[in-house]
Amino acid sequence: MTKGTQADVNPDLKKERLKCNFNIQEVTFIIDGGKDKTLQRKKIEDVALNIAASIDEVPEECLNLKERYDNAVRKSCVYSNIVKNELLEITGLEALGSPGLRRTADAFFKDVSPFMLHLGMFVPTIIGQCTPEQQAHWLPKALEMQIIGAYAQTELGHGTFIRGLETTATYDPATEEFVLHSPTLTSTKWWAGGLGNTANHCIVVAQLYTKGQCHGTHPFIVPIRDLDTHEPFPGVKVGDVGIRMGFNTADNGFLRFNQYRIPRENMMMKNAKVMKDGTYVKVARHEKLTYGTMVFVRVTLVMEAAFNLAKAATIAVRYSAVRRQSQPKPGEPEPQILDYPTQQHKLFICIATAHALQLTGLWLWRTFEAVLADMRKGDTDSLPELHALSSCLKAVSTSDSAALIEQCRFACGGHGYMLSSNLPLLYSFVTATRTYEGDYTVLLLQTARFLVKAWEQAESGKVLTPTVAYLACAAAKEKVVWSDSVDGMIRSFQAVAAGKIAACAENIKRLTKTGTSLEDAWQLSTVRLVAASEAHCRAMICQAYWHEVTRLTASCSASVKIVMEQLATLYLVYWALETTGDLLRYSTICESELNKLQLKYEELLALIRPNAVGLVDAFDFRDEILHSTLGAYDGRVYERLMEEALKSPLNETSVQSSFHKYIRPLAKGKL
Ligand SMILES: CCCCCCCCCCCCCCCC(=O)SCCNC(=O)CCNC(=O)[C@H](O)C(C)(C)COP(=O)(O)OP(=O)(O)OC[C@H]1O[C@@H](n2cnc3c(N)ncnc32)[C@H](O)[C@@H]1OP(=O)(O)O
Ligand SMILES: Cc1cc2nc3c(=O)[nH]c(=O)nc-3n(C[C@H](O)[C@H](O)[C@H](O)COP(=O)(O)OP(=O)(O)OC[C@H]3O[C@@H](n4cnc5c(N)ncnc54)[C@H](O)[C@@H]3O)c2cc1C
Repeated sequence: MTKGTQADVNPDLKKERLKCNFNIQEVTFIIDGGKDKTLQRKKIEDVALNIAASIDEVPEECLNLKERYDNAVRKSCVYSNIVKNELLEITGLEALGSPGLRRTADAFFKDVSPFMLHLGMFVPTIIGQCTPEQQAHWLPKALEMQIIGAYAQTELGHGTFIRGLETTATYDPATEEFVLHSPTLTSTKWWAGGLGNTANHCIVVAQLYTKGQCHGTHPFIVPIRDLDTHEPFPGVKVGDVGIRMGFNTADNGFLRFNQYRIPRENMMMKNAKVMKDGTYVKVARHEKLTYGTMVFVRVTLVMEAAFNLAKAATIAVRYSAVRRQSQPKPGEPEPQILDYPTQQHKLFICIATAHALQLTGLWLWRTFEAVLADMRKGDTDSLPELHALSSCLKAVSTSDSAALIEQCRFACGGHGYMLSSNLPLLYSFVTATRTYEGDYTVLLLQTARFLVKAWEQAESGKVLTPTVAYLACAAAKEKVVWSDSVDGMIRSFQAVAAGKIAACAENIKRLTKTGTSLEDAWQLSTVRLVAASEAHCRAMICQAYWHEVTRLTASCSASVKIVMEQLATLYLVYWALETTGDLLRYSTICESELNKLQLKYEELLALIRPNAVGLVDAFDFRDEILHSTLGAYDGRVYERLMEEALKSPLNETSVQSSFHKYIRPLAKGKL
């Protein structure tokens, strides 16, 4: 963070920091995943942020679309040089997934870099879908930025339903080439980040045809522009998809092929091959391994959700400590808005959710690494569970994060609506995460498939995988005895999830027994399946969050343990109060216990209040990364709002030309 001198800091924020009763650094270490990770992140930040190239003289949002894109490319190039020449030196390839790299990227780009998908998906797909020989060919070029790539899967007509993609890749054994073609308007590739004007290569997911037979979708590396002139190759039509709600510097593009040829070697052949004569050979043991990049990105998006929510919470909590409004007690000074319990209710759940998602995200990452290690040995048994886990966690984390970032904006009143607060841009960026890499509903339904099967296994007494093991106890179908202890609450959330899953399974069974097809019975149950999947995910987050807090604070100072446990308990109680209808249905909770729970929630808000600023300081965001007039470390909110306002092009002259052109003639009746 940019601390400046203490004298510059807003007096209310100074007092808040004196009130903080725990060691902030210890919490930072927990959030980063360990002291070594924090030190590495800080090292990366020091290297990357000590250059002026990240600073815009004119605020990004005051530039027109083309200027913004050009500026984003300029900064992307400077940033890529730093990544390539300095950051990869610090951490090696691991840097690509490091929080330091992710954070420093935000210092350069208020919106999104047109290179984001190059590092975010193009490089990971090369690592995940290429043979070692192909990796040796493509990876150094990509890391050296000699080529820039995008990931084009979605089409104008299909995003969710990958099997319905229409782009074809037909093998021609005579020339040992694939012929890429876009047979219809709806087969146009659409949305790929970096594709419109920036990328010269693209991973294209297309229906593979060889020897007259379709083998389903496969990924190909496709050169689309000349490396020197950057002109699209003949047979390639590429451009920008038009203005979007956010991501306007991300260069999302469209792409069409007209009988466009690429060498056979450009098919990514780790999981399936086409031999020179056109014979198709399946290498992978699991049908869905070509979907691997999506699983990887979904896993990373959980921590991405935590990261963005932590930024919003930092902005809103610091602002709420500086902002004073109203006079609840006559004659007394106006309170800091952070003293209003309603404001605490809006904001402390944001801090707690950022912790919950970050710690669950780190746990998911470790699970992902373990499954990957198994798969390297040829064992794909745990892939379905990972898919179910990453699908629902991606859905719920991105959805919660977007909703709570919007709540942070509401919590900042009118000033939260200023682009200079950075909350609107943050929201427009994060709300897209609910859609991309698998839509919310669609992913929850993927998890639901796994849950219904697990329920059937539980009923028949089979051994269950770890994340659904709780279903075995619930198969007895009795209401769980409510207790407001942490374990008791987690047990109740699990009972809710189990009850909902059981109801779905029963509904499907009932419908099929009366002659409805399985497919229709499934569709008729999808509203409840989504709810069951969400309940399962919530129970899992609660369990993982609490487990990680207990584990990670075991060697911490007592005060850190206390504040971390208060936040985790707040998260559980918040969700119990949000889902009282479900608890009444599936546990023995009664009205007096609900009243007790409400009191407990309000007590927790009061207990967390003195540490609120300390808790957001522990997220350790430098001002360059927050980009916020309301959230800077020093709390000079009003000064910064004024400084930013004065940078508006509308303040360059005291009278605009439109006055002379239109307003004056209108007033004089001469228009
Ligand atoms: C500084 C730089 C760094 C910055 C770092 C920032 C963060 C990083 C930024 C990235 C920024 C991204 C920007 C957006 C990039 C896109 O959006 S790329 C496009 C992503 N597109 C999607 O996600 C599409 C979503 N759709 C799907 O995934 C699939 O179509 C669906 C919905 C899973 C259905 O697939 P399907 O083949 O029809 O399969 P379906 O018949 O439903 O199921 C068959 C079986 O396969 C299983 N299955 C399905 N999928 C899988 C899977 N993936 N694995 C295993 N099993 C699976 C099912 O569970 C099912 O099993 P059973 O129940 O039969 O046992
Ligand atoms: C900012 C952004 C960046 C993106 N970047 C990329 C990229 O780099 N590369 C790329 O390939 N793609 C990219 N995408 C595309 C993205 O992956 C898709 O938009 C996403 O997967 C959703 O697919 P869709 O747009 O076809 O939505 P649809 O599938 O058409 O969804 C529309 C609605 O229908 C519902 N629906 C669809 N199917 C079902 C079903 N089976 N059951 C119930 N409901 C259903 C959905 O829940 C949703 O409410 C990007 C998208 C955005 C917004």
